[in-house]
Amino acid sequence: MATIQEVDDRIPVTILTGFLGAGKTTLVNHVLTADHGQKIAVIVNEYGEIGIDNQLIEGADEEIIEMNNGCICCTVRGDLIRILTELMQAKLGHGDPRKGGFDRILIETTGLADPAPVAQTFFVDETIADFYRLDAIVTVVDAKHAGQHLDEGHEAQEQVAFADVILLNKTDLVAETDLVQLEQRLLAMNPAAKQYRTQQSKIDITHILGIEAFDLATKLEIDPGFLEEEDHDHDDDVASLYFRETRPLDIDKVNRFLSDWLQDHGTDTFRYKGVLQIKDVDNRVVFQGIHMLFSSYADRAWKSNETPLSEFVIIGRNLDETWFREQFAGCVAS
Ligand SMILES: Nc1nc2c(ncn2[C@@H]2O[C@H](COP(=O)(O)OP(=O)(O)OP(=O)(O)O)[C@@H](O)[C@H]2O)c(=O)[nH]1
Repeated sequence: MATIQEVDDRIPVTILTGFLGAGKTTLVNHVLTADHGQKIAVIVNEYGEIGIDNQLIEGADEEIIEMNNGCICCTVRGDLIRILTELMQAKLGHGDPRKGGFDRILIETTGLADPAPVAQTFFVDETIADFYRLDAIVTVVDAKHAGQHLDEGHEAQEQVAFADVILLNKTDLVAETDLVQLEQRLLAMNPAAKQYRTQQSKIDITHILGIEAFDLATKLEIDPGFLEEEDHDHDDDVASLYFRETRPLDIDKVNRFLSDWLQDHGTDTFRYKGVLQIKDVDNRVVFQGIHMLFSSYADRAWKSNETPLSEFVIIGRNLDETWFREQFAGCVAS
């Protein structure tokens, strides 16, 4: 007798992970601007007290929800459940109707997040599990810096181990032989994940959304304790600093003091980024860096409802806060 398979009409969720600066926000922007006709609610969790990513996401109509007061995989899991519940209620017509028009959810985790506890949320919380289906964990890997990140920290390793899809990004920065070696290393760490090479996180979105790739049994093989609540550690040495300045800055001074710092501390300085107000520049200036590589560009004009100012976040080990505050204050344009 033929069996009739039930249609799973739960809302699909994609968890987007990858180490600091790998290209997650670039991928979110690619997904939100691609022509696919789907309505995607994006939940963005950033490490550090202030989020810069929400300012860098170009989504027009989509619902973008920020979670900045901690790491999604530990302290703010309660927040994630609350946000998912609110979205569910909106979708069911019991909440804010402006928030209910989505077909799927994309969660961008911090670069330091372990994806396992985030994925766990979709299995251990009954209400969430009844309404949402974890579609896939997509991990973006920075081809230029992955070697160091995988050698040094368990977060980067977990992100690869738990991936259903790996985007080997920034292939423009690495020689072919190094790429092949890295692909072999990733394959050995996670033979089940599909790997794609990308630049600027550009991928046909049918390879990452709606792929029904997350398989609980496989994840339990990797981590038998996957469904159990457990504490996990982060690298306690990693910290973040946040700077804010309302007076216009001199971009040359910013470049100079950061270059000075990076000469000796590039390896330990994982990520820095900000939106800056630069003297004599009408547009806001986006500043982005990963270890020794950084660049800035004039972005869109400030909106009429925005007060021009500079916000800058830096994440790394052994950051000298006093020195940074002095240097940053010294960048005010004369
Ligand atoms: N050369 C090169 N740069 C890239 C590529 N993809 C992204 N970038 C740049 O890398 C930087 C970091 O990209 P993001 O998308 O912000 O990375 P992220 O993973 O969201 O970073 P965090 O949220 O801070 O962890 C940006 O300056 C991007 O423009 C690529 O394929 N090649």
